[in-house]
Amino acid sequence: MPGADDVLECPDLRHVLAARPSPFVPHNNFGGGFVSDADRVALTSMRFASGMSAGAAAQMQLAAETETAAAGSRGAVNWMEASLEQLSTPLPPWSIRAGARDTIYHDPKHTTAAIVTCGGLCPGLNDVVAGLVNKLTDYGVPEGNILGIRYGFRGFYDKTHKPIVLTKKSVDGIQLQGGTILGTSRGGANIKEIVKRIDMWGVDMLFVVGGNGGNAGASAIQQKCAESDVACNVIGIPKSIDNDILLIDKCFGFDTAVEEAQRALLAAKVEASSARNGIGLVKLMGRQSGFIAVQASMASGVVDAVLIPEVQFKLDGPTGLMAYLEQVRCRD
Ligand SMILES: Nc1ncnc2c1ncn2[C@@H]1O[C@H](COP(=O)(O)OP(=O)(O)O)[C@@H](O)[C@H]1O
Ligand SMILES: O=P(O)(O)OC[C@H]1O[C@](O)(COP(=O)(O)O)[C@@H](O)[C@@H]1O
Repeated sequence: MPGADDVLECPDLRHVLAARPSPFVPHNNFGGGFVSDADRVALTSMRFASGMSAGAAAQMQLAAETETAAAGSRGAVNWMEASLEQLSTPLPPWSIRAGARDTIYHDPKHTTAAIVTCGGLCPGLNDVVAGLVNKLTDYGVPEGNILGIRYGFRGFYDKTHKPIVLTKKSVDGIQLQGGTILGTSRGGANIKEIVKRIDMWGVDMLFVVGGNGGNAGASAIQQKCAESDVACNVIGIPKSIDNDILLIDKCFGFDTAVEEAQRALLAAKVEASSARNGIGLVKLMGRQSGFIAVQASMASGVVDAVLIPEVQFKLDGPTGLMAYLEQVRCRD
C-alpha cells in the first residue's frame, strides 16, 4: 500500500538529457512564474467501506476489468467474488503538479516533436493540436520540426498517409473546426514499427492525444523506447468525450458533449409531446460510461428515465422500466 507522502511516478529522461534553463527564465515566464518539482496535487479518490456502498459495484467491476486486462493469459478476475482489497488499484495520495518549469531537458533548437490523435472523436482535439504547436514554437522548436501523424498510431508506418509538418500558420484557426485535422483511428498498432520510426526520424517528444486505449499505447511505446535506448519522451494527453479517465476530474470536450446532447433531448421532447402517447428515445455516446447521458438529462430537465451502463435495470415487473413509462404516460 502507498505511504502518506508517496507520489505517482512518471518515468522521465532526466538521467540521460542535459539540464538547461527554460527560454522563459529571463522574463520569469511573462510574470507567471514556474512550477516547482516539489509542488503536489492531491489525487481525488473514494474509499468504499464495503461492496454494499452505493457505487462500489461499478468501481469493483472497473477494477476487475483493469486487473483482467493486466492479467492477460492469467485469466479473468471474478469481481462478484473478489474482495475490494483484491480488486482496488492502490493509488498514492499525490501527483506532481503540471506546468512550466524553469529547467528544461531538450534543446528546443534541436528538438523534433510529433503529435498523434487516437480513438474516438472528442470536441477540442484541434485546440490541443494548435496549443501544442504554438507552445513548442514559442519554446524555440524550429519550423519544420513538428510532425503531425495521420490517422492515429498506424500513421507512423502507413505508406499512403505520411506525416505532415505542422506550423503556427498551418494550425491557425483549426480550433474552430470539429474533429481532428490529423485524422484518427482505432484498431491494432504495431509498437515495434512505431518505435523504429521514432528512432529513424529522431523524434525527441511524442504527444499522444488519446483515451484509455491511446494512453495504453503511449505507455507501450514509452516502454519499448526505454528497452531500445531510444531517448524519446512520450506524453499522454487524456482525451475522452465520456469523461471516464481515472485521475482527472473533467476531460476537455465533455462539457461540449453534454451541451450538444441536450439539443437532441429537447428535440425528442418536442417530437414526443406532439404525438398521442408519444415516447422519445435518444441514444447518446458512452458505451461504457453514463456521464454524458446523466448530466445532459439532468441539465435539460425533460427526461423521464436515463439508462446507463453503470446501473442495472429491468424492463418488466412492477418496478421495471415499462411500468414506470406507463405511469408517466397516464400522468400526461
Ligand atoms: N493496451 C494497448 N497497447 C498498445 N496499444 C493500444 C492498447 N490499447 C489500445 N491501443 C491502441 O490505441 C489506439 C486507440 O485506442 P482506442 O481504444 O480505439 O481509443 P481511445 O484512445 O479513445 O481509448 C488504437 O490504435 C489501439 O491500437
Ligand atoms: O461506435 P462504437 O464503436 O460503439 O464507439 C462509440 C463509443 O466511442 C466513444 O465515442 C469514445 O470512446 P473512446 O474513448 O474509447 O474513443 C464513446 O463515447 C462511444 O460510446
